Amino acid sequence: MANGEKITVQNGQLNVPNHPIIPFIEGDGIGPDIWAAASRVLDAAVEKAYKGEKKIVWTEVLAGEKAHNQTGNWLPDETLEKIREYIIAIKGPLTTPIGGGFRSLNVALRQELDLFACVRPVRWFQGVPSPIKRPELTDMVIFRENTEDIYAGIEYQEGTPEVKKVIDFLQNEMGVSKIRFPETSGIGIKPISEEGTKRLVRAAIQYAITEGRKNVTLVHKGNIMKFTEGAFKNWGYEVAEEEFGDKVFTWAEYDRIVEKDGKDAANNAQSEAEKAGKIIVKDAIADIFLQQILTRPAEFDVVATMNLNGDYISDALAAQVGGIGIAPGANINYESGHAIFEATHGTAPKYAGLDKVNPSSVILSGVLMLEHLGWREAANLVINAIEKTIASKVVTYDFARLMEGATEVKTSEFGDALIKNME
Ligand SMILES: NC(=O)C1=CN([C@@H]2O[C@H](COP(=O)(O)OP(=O)(O)OC[C@H]3O[C@@H](n4cnc5c(N)ncnc54)[C@H](OP(=O)(O)O)[C@@H]3O)[C@@H](O)[C@H]2O)C=CC1
Ligand SMILES: O=C(O)CCC(=O)C(=O)O
Ligand SMILES: [Mg+2]
Repeated sequence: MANGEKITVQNGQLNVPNHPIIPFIEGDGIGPDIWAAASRVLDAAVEKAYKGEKKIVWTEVLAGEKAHNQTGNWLPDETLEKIREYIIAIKGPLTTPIGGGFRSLNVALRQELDLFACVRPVRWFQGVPSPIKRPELTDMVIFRENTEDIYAGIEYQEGTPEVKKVIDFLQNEMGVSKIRFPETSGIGIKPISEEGTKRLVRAAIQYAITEGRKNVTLVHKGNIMKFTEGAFKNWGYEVAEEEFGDKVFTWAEYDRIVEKDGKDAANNAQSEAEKAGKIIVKDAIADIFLQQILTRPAEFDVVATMNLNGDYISDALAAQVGGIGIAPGANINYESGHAIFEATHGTAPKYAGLDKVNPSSVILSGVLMLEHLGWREAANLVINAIEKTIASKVVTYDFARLMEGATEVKTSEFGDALIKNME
């Protein structure tokens, strides 16, 4: 690759050269609009921070419609090989058909590269319109398990010989009598494993310790799905206690103290742990959690959950801080070092090619990438520029429609404003 060098990993540590080659996927729908703005902003920040000493050497890799049009393949092997080789990549959103057609390319990338943690920080920027009264109290980081759950794609369609075989097996060999309409049911399978849970929860607790966060909440529906979501909760507490020892205090421990010495003793133990700066590892059932993040957001810090819960929680929390236009993310394998950075939102097809939508989600995903590379100076320049630009009420349509006195600008103009406001 012209003038660029490879990022490498040694003993779990990234070695980042001054001119790293970073593959990008432009994405479908609004992808080309937001990527054009984002790449200009990220390049400008790196240039300003390092005065030419460091520079990203972007290399395009294909996926989605562009790949299909050019190669006949939605996700060419070459794309996966290049991301494997260059370690770090960034992508725009990719379309997934509903109710049939090919399976999600976004999910396929995460599974193929075993990017087990989908990390989505949710914070509010001063001036961003929000439907809640105190949006500044929402400051959470979601760790969503990225390789298991119903996203494994083990599904059998109603009326097929395959689903008949599965239902026959369940009824005849497993004694299942509760499939309400067996003749017309589709069946989906939800695998949740000990290894998958523990590596995700381990990463979440490690993050909480490194970043000085106060608590980690395991979100599950374990009362109903006992051996999948309930097991996630139990394994989560196990990894916390077995691997993080006195750095954490868990609600499993709290319950043991209640049983032995009563509730006052357990409350005392928890407040002593808090005073000592230990991470409180607690859990919440998913339905009430969705209410509590709205009513008591300050009580939650790092959130560790399974794939589907994490998908829902990501968009719900994004709404609290201004919406999906400003919701970044990273898909990371903390063991191999591989990572793909991407916005939380999708391809928003009705806005494709209009130069209209908010590029902040992919720009902030780029900020996460710069931080991951250790290029904090450039990351901070982008964050400061976003704060300054929003404070001056120069925003895209999504914020303008909710703000008094805003100047609505196009995607590309918002990118220009960020570059102008970098200091
Ligand atoms: N990681 C990925 O690549 C993802 C891909 N997808 C895929 O994207 C496609 C479309 O999904 P859909 O459910 O419509 O969800 P989208 O996230 O694409 O869009 C839903 C709505 O969110 C708002 N929105 C999204 N992006 C922006 C932005 N950058 N700036 C401002 N507003 C934004 C718009 O709201 P409004 O109409 O109110 O203006 C838009 O209509 C599907 O094929 C889906 O599978 C979905 C999620 C993630
Ligand atoms: O892959 C898709 O189409 C949707 C994925 C998604 O919604 C997400 O990762 O948040
Ligand atoms: Mg989603």
